Amino acid sequence: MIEQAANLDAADPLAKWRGEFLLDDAIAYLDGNSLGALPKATPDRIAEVVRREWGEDLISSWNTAGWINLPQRLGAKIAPLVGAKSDEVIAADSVSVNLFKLISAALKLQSQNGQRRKVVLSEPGNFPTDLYMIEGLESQGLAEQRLADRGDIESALGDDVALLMLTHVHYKSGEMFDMARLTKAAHDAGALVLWDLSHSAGAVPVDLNGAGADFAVGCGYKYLNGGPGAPAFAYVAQRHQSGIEQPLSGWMGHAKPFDFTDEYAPAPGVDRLLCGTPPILSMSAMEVGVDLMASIGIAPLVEKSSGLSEFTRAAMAEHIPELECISPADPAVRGSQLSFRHENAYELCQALIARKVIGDFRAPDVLRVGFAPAYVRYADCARLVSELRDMLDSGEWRKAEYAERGAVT
Ligand SMILES: Cc1ncc(COP(=O)(O)O)c(C=O)c1O
Ligand SMILES: Nc1c(O)cccc1C(=O)C[C@H](N)C(=O)O
Repeated sequence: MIEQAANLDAADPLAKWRGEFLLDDAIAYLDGNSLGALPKATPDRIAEVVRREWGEDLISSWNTAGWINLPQRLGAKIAPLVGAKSDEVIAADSVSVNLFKLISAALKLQSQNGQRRKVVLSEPGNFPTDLYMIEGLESQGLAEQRLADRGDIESALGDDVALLMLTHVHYKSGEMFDMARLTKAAHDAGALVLWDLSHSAGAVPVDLNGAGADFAVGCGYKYLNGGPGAPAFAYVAQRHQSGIEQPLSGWMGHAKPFDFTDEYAPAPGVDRLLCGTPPILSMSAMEVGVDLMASIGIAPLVEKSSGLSEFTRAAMAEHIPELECISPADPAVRGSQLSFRHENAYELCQALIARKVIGDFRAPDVLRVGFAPAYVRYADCARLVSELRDMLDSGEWRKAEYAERGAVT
């Protein structure tokens, strides 16, 4: 296994890109699906934005450094990674806030079309914030939440469903929905569709336009390497852009923010999703990460991601059969991650971290590892397997210190 990993790394066309990240060689970083690694160019770029653009050029940088267009510029760079047109994506706020805006917009669009539908359909066990945002709108009397298990989603698409809202790659299991099939099923039932691409963008094939998707959101701090708390992105299909209304009608989403008028008039296009002033430092950091992913190109990223996860799945099955893999065996329906169930998953995860193999734990019993294709090596995956085997055999994970809870992971 170790030798096979070395051969795969030697033949890997993406191997050189790891050097673009500030990653200690001794670390096997398998958590880029939660927080992406730091691109080497980011600290200098941030220093330049702070020292020169802010420090020297001050307020003129809104124009001279292009700060005012940064949300659109970033959106246009993210668009090819998710199969969208450059004017369909914008960087803004967090995933949670963008979900709120787009669920509301979808419900409003349905009512403008004379529909009384209020149901937002999702699945139980979706990432919590996605469900919490529906609940929040429900408590305002604006939405009605309905949850259906994966296999029942199509039959739950009744004539009261306004919006189907799903996470494309499940954060815990790594299962990937068939976007095109479910989007079509929703449309056939008169519903709109909103996809959460947090665990997809930059790692798996996404074709929003090809699938006919209406809306999408995604995360900037995972595979896009934008840094902790990086802004999220939002997508609105061109055909909906002039018709949607979103409730966070802040001045940056106004057609003419610098006219300072009393009445709100939405900007044309996806710009109307903006609310307040964009966080320029965070967006500048994110631009470095997105540029890096764009330079590598989505096709090689996807290919490497599936190579890494398949190598790891096979090696785990062979060497660690006692950990049950809950991610799909078929790479075509799996995201860039693998999850394993074990009653002591928490302790195993902590013990691995002590050995500089970084994955994460998801309650109640899941050890999760992610494969950020831009910098993960096959050797990192082989190390995960050999360290796990070693600590399971030695019982090292039973040390009391690994059972202490409380850390954010
Ligand atoms: C699927 C999914 N949606 C939403 C979020 C939350 O995004 P944010 O913290 O930007 O609101 C996450 C992770 O944090 C996630 O994994
Ligand atoms: N955003 C996070 C954070 O601030 C702390 C710890 C984890 C996160 C995450 O992003 C979790 C991630 N969405 C997940 O899939 O579990």
